Amino acid sequence: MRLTIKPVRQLKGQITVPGDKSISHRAVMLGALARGTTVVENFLMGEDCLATVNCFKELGVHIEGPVDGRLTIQGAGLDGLREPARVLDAGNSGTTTRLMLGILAGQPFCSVITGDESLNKRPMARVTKPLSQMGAVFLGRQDNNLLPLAVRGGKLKPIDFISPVASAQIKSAVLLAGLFAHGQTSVTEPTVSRDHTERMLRYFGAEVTTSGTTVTVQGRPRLEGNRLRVPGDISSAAFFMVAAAIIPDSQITLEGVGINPTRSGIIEVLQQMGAQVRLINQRQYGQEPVADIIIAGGELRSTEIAGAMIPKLIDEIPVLAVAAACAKGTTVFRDAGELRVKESDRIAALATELAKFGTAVEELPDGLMIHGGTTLTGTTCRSYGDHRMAMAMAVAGLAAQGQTVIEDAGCMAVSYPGFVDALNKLSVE
Ligand SMILES: O=C(O)C1=C[C@@H](OP(=O)(O)O)[C@@H](O)[C@H](O)C1
Ligand SMILES: C=C(OP(=O)(O)O)C(=O)O
Repeated sequence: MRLTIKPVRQLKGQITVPGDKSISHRAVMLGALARGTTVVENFLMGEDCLATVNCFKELGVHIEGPVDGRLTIQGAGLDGLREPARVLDAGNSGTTTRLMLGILAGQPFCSVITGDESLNKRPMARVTKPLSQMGAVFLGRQDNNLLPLAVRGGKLKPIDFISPVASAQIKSAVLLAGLFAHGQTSVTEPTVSRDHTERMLRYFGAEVTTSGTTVTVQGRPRLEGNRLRVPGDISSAAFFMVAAAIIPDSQITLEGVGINPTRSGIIEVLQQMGAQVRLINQRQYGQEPVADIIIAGGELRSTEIAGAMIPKLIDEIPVLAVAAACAKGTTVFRDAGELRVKESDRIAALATELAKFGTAVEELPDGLMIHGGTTLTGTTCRSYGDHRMAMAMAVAGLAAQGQTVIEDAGCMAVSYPGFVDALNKLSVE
């Protein structure tokens, strides 16, 4: 699918962004491992989360929906998953794969998991290594680094794992495997990554403690089915936050967005850059904080984004790079080497595509230097099959002079199937 974007005069109005992708994945996983029924509202109907649902159906879990964001899971209990008859298909989803590998590591049976062309190039040794130390056996290319991977699990022992990367997928894979081991499993990260797994484990009744950058889970918990409402995804809200920030005289409200402090770095960064961001109606959905976000544009100025801030906005960097292209001065992103192993090499992809809009960009090994403030020129750009690139380039097109075409934009459905409708609703031509 090719998406054509015309510049807009303003963004105005109010929308609700779809459910959070990270939290939707975890809701299915913990619902499947709990006893009793779990009902999830505002489940993300994106392709990634549907892949997780299908994997659990293959593992014998009875799941109804999602219909209009409502998903009902009849939990199988910690020991109730069944050996799958077919290869599990994680599609484009790194989260599905890495978290599933943690769960499969705990199962006394054999399973095989694979993904699409992009996912089958992404590194998995970061989880198969610690999970092997716990006792799981893997078979896969490049010393168990690449999908497809075969897993023979069961009889896990707890570990204290020190992760070289601040990654919620690594942390979650080890913590989920830790559910199947007797005793305490801990993960220590260099800086804190998103903590949705910890929060949801507690919500389902597990014992999880956090001390600094170390998280510990007590094995063999009694997980009880629960009801939960998934907050709106701040990573989806991000596209409209930046769009409103870069298009003069815009003001929009995004309702019911998750503002978990391990995820909400974009709010702080856009404020630093000069955008007006206000949170109202702060409330809780289960263990997760939520607010309505009001954002208005202004003259944006450059900033530096590095260190412990990076994991708090890792998926928002493509669209923040667009904000940087529209901001006066040079914005630097550092310590973001992880972007090279996402759905595409997002550092290389951003450098190439922003240059097509006329922005001067320097590619760094672990980030980007963006010389912003010149007017963008509409162009034809590629998505690299990466949903976040497609939507970030659409936002750049809104602020550009002339028309922008995004090739291969269908991948937006991975995390935000209704993106174009939401954009049309907010656009004032
Ligand atoms: O745990 C999660 O739900 C996610 C963690 C992040 O990946 P890493 O753990 O690889 O940083 C993020 O990029 C991804 O979109 C979702
Ligand atoms: C990196 C992402 O997802 P995943 O790792 O789950 O494919 C993302 O959504 O930007």
